[in-house]
Amino acid sequence: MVARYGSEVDLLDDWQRIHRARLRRRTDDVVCGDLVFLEPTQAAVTRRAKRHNQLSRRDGTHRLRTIAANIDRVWIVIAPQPEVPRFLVDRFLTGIVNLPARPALLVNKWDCIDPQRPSTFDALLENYRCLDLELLHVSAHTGYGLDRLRTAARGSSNILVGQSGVGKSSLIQSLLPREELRIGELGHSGEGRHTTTTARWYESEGGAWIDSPGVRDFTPEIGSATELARGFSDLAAHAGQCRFRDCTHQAEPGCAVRAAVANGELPARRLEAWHELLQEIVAGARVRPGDRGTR
Ligand SMILES: Nc1nc2c(ncn2[C@@H]2O[C@H](COP(=O)(O)OP(=O)(O)OP(=O)(O)O)[C@@H](O)[C@H]2O)c(=O)[nH]1
Ligand SMILES: [Zn+2]
Repeated sequence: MVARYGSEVDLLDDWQRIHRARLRRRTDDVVCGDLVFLEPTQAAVTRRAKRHNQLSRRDGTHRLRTIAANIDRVWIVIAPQPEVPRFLVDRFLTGIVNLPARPALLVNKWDCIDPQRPSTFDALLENYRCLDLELLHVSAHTGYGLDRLRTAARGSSNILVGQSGVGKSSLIQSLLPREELRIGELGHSGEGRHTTTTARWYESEGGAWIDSPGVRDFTPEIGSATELARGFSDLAAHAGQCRFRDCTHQAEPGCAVRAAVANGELPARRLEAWHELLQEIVAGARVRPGDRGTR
């Protein structure tokens, strides 16, 4: 399934042709990336195949919305403008590793970055240096890094996620010049305009690309500190040495995670992000007793 427009969908067949079809009530939960069965005479979707994963987010009214399904790789797109919201990358990473899918960081608008001048943007990237995370610098405008991106993405289904205005649609447009995507201008203060309103699947010889609507925030669908720890392998690497097995790395004595922050082995921002997400899990009363630790 390529894209959804209310109760109608665009489907891609094995010959790369697009068909418009209707959803029946039983198939109302179909999203971009789903494999579906079609009743051709009525152009109706009768059933969808089982998914291997799905990426969901809470909307403004806290309802869970599934953005896309059957994703191998999630590229978190960031750019010097618009400014990256605090902990957005940490939030995405935690959600992605729990899908599970492979996360990667894609820094777009490389043409706007002066490598000679250290910036707050470099400081942000420093926070993720301890993670075994693929990081690519690209420019949709100049084409810089796009060959490396194509190679890294080959043979898999790839979704671009991130704020509005970071250039997700522009990147797919540059990767697939024959497609026609809508690109939005940035507002006066550098904010995006939410030009993409529904996820869309673009098939190419080298793999598939999914463009997704820009988000302001992202709340990962996690219910335990064990799942949280999956998104914080850098922090979890130290947690084994904490004195208490269920250490939450706040005020406990003998906390190896805080010690790692103090001696510069772990960025303080990562521990702050951990605390914010742990707080949200606790507030949602979704942590089982004895499941607060990182191990
Ligand atoms: N300088 C520069 N600008 C870029 C680059 N890529 C995208 N832009 C600009 O950034 C703005 C937003 O681009 P879009 O591709 O619409 O961003 P998006 O992330 O798809 O936004 P939404 O669809 O709203 O989520 C446009 O003005 C683009 O021209 C780049 O590599 N360099
Ligand atoms: Zn600790």
